Amino acid sequence: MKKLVLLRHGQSQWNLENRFTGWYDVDLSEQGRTEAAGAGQLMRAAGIRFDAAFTSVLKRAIRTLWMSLDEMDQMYVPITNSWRLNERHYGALTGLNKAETAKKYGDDQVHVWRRSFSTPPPALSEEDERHPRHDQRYRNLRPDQLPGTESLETTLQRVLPYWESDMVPVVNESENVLVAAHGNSLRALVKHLRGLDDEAIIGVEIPTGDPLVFELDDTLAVTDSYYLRERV
Ligand SMILES: O=C(O)[C@H](O)COP(=O)(O)O
Repeated sequence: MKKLVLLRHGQSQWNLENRFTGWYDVDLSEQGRTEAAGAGQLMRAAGIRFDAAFTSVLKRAIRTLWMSLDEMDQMYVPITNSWRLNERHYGALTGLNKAETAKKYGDDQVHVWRRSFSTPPPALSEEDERHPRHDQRYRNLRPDQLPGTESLETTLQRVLPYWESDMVPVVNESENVLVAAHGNSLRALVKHLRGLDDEAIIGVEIPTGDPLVFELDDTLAVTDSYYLRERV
């Protein structure tokens, strides 16, 4: 029985400050570092040995992966980074305070921007310095791959092809694979793995630093899924 473990990064400094983050490359808070190490301790206690790991190109997920592998004494595990596992891009909301934005536009509008399946937040213009075209880590991407904003739907449209092309072959040849990523890129994977419809995924929240295990058979069908803390 294979294990695919999905780990949302620990609390970031902007989670703590309640700011829309998306592709902004903010680091973990102190609490986030504690959560990342705690996730590693839990996986160590469960005796899971990983063959491969995937993460985004954002340091809150990368550091969470490093810190949890360090706790397991498994820093040798090969890591693949991809922008396709980045958080959903928050467009023109990037950097704004979530509570202040709700006061300005109303709770309902902010809820739509945060949780509707297909409505993206307002887009950034290409001139805006927060647009990914100004960030050299994305220099090899085509212009049409660089989002000015994303909904969960468009996030899914860039996560799933990567799952099929790059992750599935590795999961197939591995016993256990760890994915350290973000609330919404992981929700995209959960939607796919659990076969949830566009409505059902709206209610799914993934806590920070809380390893979510999918047990898969040899055809990669899900046979069980649970938060590891419930079983250790
Ligand atoms: O990008 C962010 O601000 C968070 O990581 C996820 O935000 P959400 O809970 O509004 O989807």
